[in-house]
Formats: sequence, structure tokens, C-alpha cells
Amino acid sequence: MLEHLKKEVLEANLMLPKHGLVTFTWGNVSGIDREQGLVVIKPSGVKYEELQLEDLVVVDLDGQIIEGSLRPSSDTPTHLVLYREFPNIGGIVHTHSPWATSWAQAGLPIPALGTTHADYYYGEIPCTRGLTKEEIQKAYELETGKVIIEAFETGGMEPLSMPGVLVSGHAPFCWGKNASEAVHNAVVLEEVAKMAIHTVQLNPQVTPIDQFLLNKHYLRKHGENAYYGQKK
Ligand SMILES: O=C(CO)[C@@H](O)[C@H](O)COP(=O)(O)O
Repeated sequence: MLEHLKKEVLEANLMLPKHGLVTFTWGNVSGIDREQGLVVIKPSGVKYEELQLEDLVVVDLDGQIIEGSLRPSSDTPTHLVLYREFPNIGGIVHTHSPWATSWAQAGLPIPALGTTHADYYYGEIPCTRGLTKEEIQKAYELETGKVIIEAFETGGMEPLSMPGVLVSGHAPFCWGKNASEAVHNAVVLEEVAKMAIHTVQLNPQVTPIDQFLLNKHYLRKHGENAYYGQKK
């Protein structure tokens, strides 16, 4: 079942080590078939170099395993919260990529300090609050998803114009229209996180770019009047 989605999710998972976003078995990618309400996700703890199509796990939005002999990613509940609350996303990536994880561990949002950021993220990349002891004890991965939703509800952000978030004390989650786009956004997040740290080191007084410049760069690539690249 879901052979096309499985191939897309496998390819997206294998892009994580290719782009230097993961070490060992860290990280995971999933994709959703919205018509069937089924999610394909990486199995937990499997080495990327050994990952095969038949290892992928299919779950429903309640987390029930529909197909697969391996346990799904330990972060599956987080992915499922996001799929349930963000109806326009089709793929999710979680990594511990070092530069973005440094911002998450510092508990800081990433300000829009340049146009590279603005090309993909329409403003400051948010950082959630930390989870409470009760949340950690009760349902860690589920509550991780809930603090992400809480951050977006508080900030009033639209998920596809802000396709990533830093979970305080943990690491980033990114998403997109599909698994491949989610990985693309995760690569951009890591690059933007690295540039931002270097920029602040060079000039601690640096401030975010002007909203007008941010709009210009974001809308060059997104929306009905986008003109970057070639017509589809
Ligand atoms: O967030 C974490 C660990 O803190 C994850 O990135 C794991 O390292 C990957 O877990 P699996 O997907 O293999 O269960």
C-alpha cells in the first residue's frame, strides 16, 4: 500500500545524512496521504544506510500501525499532532542538526537577519517553551507536538509560510507540502541557523532585516506572483 508515498518518504529520509542533518539514527521523516488519512514514517532506531522500503511503517492519525513489522519512529506522536492540526502540510522532518539545535537548546527564536532566511521563512523562526515535568512524564512526544501548536496559535503564524520551529531544549521540526519539501526546508533552516550565529558573533547589535525587504524576498518565491526560477 501507498507505494508512491513510501518511495518519497524513503528518499526523503536518505536525504538527511546526505545533507549532513543527522548523526547515527537521529532524525526522522514522514509523509501523509490525506485522502486515506495514513502516514508513512521511518522505523525507530534503524540505520539510514540499512533503511529499506519495506522497513517503513504505515500508521493512521491515531497512531495505530496499519502496515509494517517494525516499531515506528519514537517521534511519531509529534508528527501526528502536527498532521492533525496543520491540514495543509504533507511531510514532516525532525533532526538534531547542530546549528538549529543550538538555537533550540538556547531557547531562542532565530531572527530574520538576511534574505536567505526571508526566501523560505516569513519572519522570525519561533522557539517553543520548554515542556513541564508533568508534560514530559505524561506523554513526552505528544506534548512536544502540543507546544509546537501552542507556539503557532500564540504567534498567529501560517505553517506553510513558517515551515519550521525550534522545540526549546530539544531540536527543530520542519514541514512542507510533501516530504521532499520538508527536507528542503530543514536544510535551509540549518543553513540559516548557522549564518545567524556567525552574524550575531560578528555584530552583536545586528537587527532583523526590514519588513519591506523580507516581503520582497519571500514573495519572490511564494504566492501567485512569485517569479523565482522557471514557470511550472
Ligand atoms: O529526537 C530524537 C531523539 O531525542 C530523535 O531524533 C531520535 O534520535 C530518532 O528517533 P527514531 O525516529 O529513530 O525513533
